[in-house]
Amino acid sequence: MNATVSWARGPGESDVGSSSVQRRPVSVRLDGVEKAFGGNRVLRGIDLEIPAGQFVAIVGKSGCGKSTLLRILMGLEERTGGGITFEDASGNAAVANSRIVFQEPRLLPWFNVIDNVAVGLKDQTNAAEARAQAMVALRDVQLADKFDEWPSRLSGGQRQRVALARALVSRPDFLALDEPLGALDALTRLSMQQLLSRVWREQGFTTLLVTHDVSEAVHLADRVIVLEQGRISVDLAVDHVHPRPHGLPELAEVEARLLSAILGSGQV
Ligand SMILES: Nc1ncnc2c1ncn2[C@@H]1O[C@H](COP(=O)(O)OP(=O)(O)OP(=O)(O)O)[C@@H](O)[C@H]1O
Repeated sequence: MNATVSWARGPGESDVGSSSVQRRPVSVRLDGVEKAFGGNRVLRGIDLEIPAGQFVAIVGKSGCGKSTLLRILMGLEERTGGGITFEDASGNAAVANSRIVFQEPRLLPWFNVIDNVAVGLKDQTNAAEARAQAMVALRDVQLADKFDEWPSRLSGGQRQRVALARALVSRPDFLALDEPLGALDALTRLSMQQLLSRVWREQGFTTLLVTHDVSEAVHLADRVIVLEQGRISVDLAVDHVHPRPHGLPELAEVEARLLSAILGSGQV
């Protein structure tokens, strides 16, 4: 287990980044981003602008490069071409406080819940302040009552809420989510979607979610992007107020259009 990656800093991320620091809205711009693994050209020129505070979901067939794109944005993978810029509200290049949540919670088994969350403020504040802020983040994910529990005694959904709290504790400007609900059962997944949506609405960070679940993408995101053969083949706005109850006919229609685009007709 490589636990350190879960709180890896993004490109140019601030050293300060604690919740005492005001969150600044950041937009993200990708210009012709390319990635090849040897002869395998996974990303073939990705141009994308994500306005500050927007929730964008990326979907596409398995192996189309979704996680690679997210990892490049987080500085966990080198790109082979193109550029990435985080910008502040005035359009100036910004230093973003970026965090990522993976499918596996990657908790440290020798730390209890609150210390696993406080790790998200590693080297940024003293231990007492880190624990105080960790408690706030645990309240955000409705897990404050488990603050002194061991990870091994939590359910899968609770562990993933700890991972989310660890990402949120530093009040990120940009949150990358790589299938964070992918390993959860269907009902837990639905309640975690509601929780993610609420936290995003309350805190306003810019979000990029990779998911296999088109329904989840449509439920959560302002905008859904389909990756296909290394390029963005569909870029679709989901104009519906949040929060979004499950089963809305308008969203089911958007979902069907996206599925048909992914599965082959290319029509949206
Ligand atoms: N470290 C690596 N070395 C070589 N090839 C890699 C590496 N990481 C990813 N790839 C390749 O890049 C392509 C895209 O992988 P990636 O994990 O980004 O796809 P994905 O769309 O996230 O897939 P999935 O939906 O199955 O998780 C795949 O062909 C994969 O084999």
